[in-house]
Amino acid sequence: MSDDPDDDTGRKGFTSPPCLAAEIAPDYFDPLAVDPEQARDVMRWRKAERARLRAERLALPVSTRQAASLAIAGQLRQVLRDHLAVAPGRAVSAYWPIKGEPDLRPLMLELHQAGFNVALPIVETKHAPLIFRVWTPETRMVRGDWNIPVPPPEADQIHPEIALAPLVGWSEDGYRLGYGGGYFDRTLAVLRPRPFAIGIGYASARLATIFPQPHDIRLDLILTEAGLP
Ligand SMILES: Nc1nc2c(c(=O)[nH]1)N(C=O)[C@@H](CNc1ccc(C(=O)N[C@@H](CCC(=O)O)C(=O)O)cc1)CN2
Ligand SMILES: Nc1ncnc2c1ncn2[C@@H]1O[C@H](COP(=O)(O)OP(=O)(O)OP(=O)(O)O)[C@@H](O)[C@H]1O
Repeated sequence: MSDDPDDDTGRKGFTSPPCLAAEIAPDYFDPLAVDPEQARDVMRWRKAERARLRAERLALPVSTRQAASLAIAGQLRQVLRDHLAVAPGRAVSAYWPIKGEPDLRPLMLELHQAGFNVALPIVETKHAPLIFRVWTPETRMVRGDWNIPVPPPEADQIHPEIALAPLVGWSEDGYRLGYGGGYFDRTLAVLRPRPFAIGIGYASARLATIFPQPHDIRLDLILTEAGLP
């Protein structure tokens, strides 16, 4: 038992009580604390916006999505070459397109052929950060969480230096709305060094704001078929 009569943790060595609430001035404003009612409102709003944006995206003609995918791949090729001085041998994570997301698979192939390590994100544990496994044109994909095709468990795991994050919605200040699992935020919160994160989506998915919450991580860049915002 601890010598402190107020300490019922049974542990030794604390110089302060485990809960510091008594030492914090009652008028202290914690900028990271969230009003739970407001957080609930934001989550409800996001749910409705995700449904609207996903339906709008699927309603885009296939030819429009294809043209946008080509334009985004062109932008990305230029960004990788001109702005990031990315050299072959470096690790880039992409994504296998689902639900009308821009299809960057031709660019994945091109990057692989140019000597990049191309990887794909995998939900190996629910509510945990994503992991990334190497993809090549020979990779025999298996079905992962949500039925998303992913490299098999024996594919090498890598740490991407650049991570493409597909988005459902985006705002000009660099925030992204995904499918609501929080996977990219959890991943960017723990990966060190943090990858250069590039959001990928359609120009029409722009929102004035996503009402950023403390867990939302701003992306380094957002690319749409219309170019840099
Ligand atoms: N093509 C592609 N691959 C990707 C992603 C992506 O956005 N696009 N991801 C990007 O992160 C990861 C998968 N993201 C997922 C996000 C949500 C759920 C999911 O089960 N969502 C629940 C709702 C969750 C909630 O509302 O709390 C559901 O729809 O039932 C699954 C996977 C990894 N691979
Ligand atoms: N770093 C984190 N640690 C723990 N939980 C987190 C973290 N980041 C996000 N979450 C949780 O994930 C949930 C969904 O977050 P959010 O609305 O930002 O999803 P999203 O960015 O649209 O999803 P995704 O990244 O999977 O596409 C939130 O309820 C949040 O609490």
